[in-house]
Amino acid sequence: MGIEVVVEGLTKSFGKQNIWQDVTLTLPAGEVSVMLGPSGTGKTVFLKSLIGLLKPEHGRVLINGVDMVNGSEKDIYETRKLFGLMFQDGALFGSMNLFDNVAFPLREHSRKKESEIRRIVMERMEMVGLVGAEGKLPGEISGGMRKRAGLARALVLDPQIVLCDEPDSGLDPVRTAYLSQLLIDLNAQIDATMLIVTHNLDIAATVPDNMGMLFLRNLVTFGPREVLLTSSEPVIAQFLGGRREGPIGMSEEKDAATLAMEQTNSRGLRPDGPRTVVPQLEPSPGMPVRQGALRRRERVLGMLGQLPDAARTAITQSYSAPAGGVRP
Ligand SMILES: Nc1ncnc2c1ncn2[C@@H]1O[C@H](COP(=O)(O)OP(=O)(O)OP(=O)(O)O)[C@@H](O)[C@H]1O
Repeated sequence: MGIEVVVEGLTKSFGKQNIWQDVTLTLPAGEVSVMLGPSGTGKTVFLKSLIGLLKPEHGRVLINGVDMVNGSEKDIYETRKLFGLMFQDGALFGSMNLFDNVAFPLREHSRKKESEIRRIVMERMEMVGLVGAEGKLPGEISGGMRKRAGLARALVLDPQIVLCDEPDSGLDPVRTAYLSQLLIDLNAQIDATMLIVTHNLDIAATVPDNMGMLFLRNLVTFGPREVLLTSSEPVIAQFLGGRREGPIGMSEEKDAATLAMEQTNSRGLRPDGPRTVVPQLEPSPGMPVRQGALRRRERVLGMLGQLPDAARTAITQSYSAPAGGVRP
């Protein structure tokens, strides 16, 4: 089962540039979470801080009792082995075929025999639908295949926490839909805690159990998917609606005058009614039941009283619907 990741009061700056401050959230064990945010709000910096590659100046990241910010280098190094990382471009070695790329972490970090390495690599290649392509070089395959190879490589060391940085970037909508299903199927199979950074609204709407958003150096919110999907918070509604109107501008924040003019001009034209919450993806037929989804159901039903009305209604409806949601 995946491991809970507890983030407490995390603040990161580069020199005088503060990236975000006082970020506090918990990635529940074995659940899938998504972090949204306009470009440049520090989502990648956040992922790197979770694995201890970047050092925030304040706060803690607790994983199995190890603080990835202030812990000893030895503890951080050991804990990092629990992670599987999938970078935006797959980050494959161009001169190695897919088999060797996927086998790389096993050859570097384990003492397994080649026969065992072969078994694991082929199993992961099958998980991501790449059997038959193992002899190809990264330059000979499509972007979508490269991403899936990156995902296979992220999985070879049996990670308990999987971080995916914009797994959809450069993919067409159909490939993105397949990738969304693949992420849910993987979660069903390995029960790892997953955090996906994305701008993709379809992934945000259909994949995660939980969602958060970074904006203007703060975590706007983090919680069950229904909280964000029904939120009337202007920045969240604008982002999830993919609209120009709202506080997010081309270079992150609009000035007050532009915002006021926009609100006057658009008054009455674009009512912000409650948005519909589409059902979350379920594992494909034949896949195991997602244990994270079962745990999430208990967790979220236990916190209903603390949630806004719209989210509470959406959660109650999704768990009482005969199809979709998690079957009891
Ligand atoms: N090592 C570094 N040194 C200095 N500044 C950095 C470093 N890494 C990132 N930054 C800065 O931190 C900010 C956030 O970058 P980051 O890549 O995390 O954004 P992001 O939200 O992932 O963006 P995008 O969605 O466009 O990928 C940027 O202004 C970037 O220039």
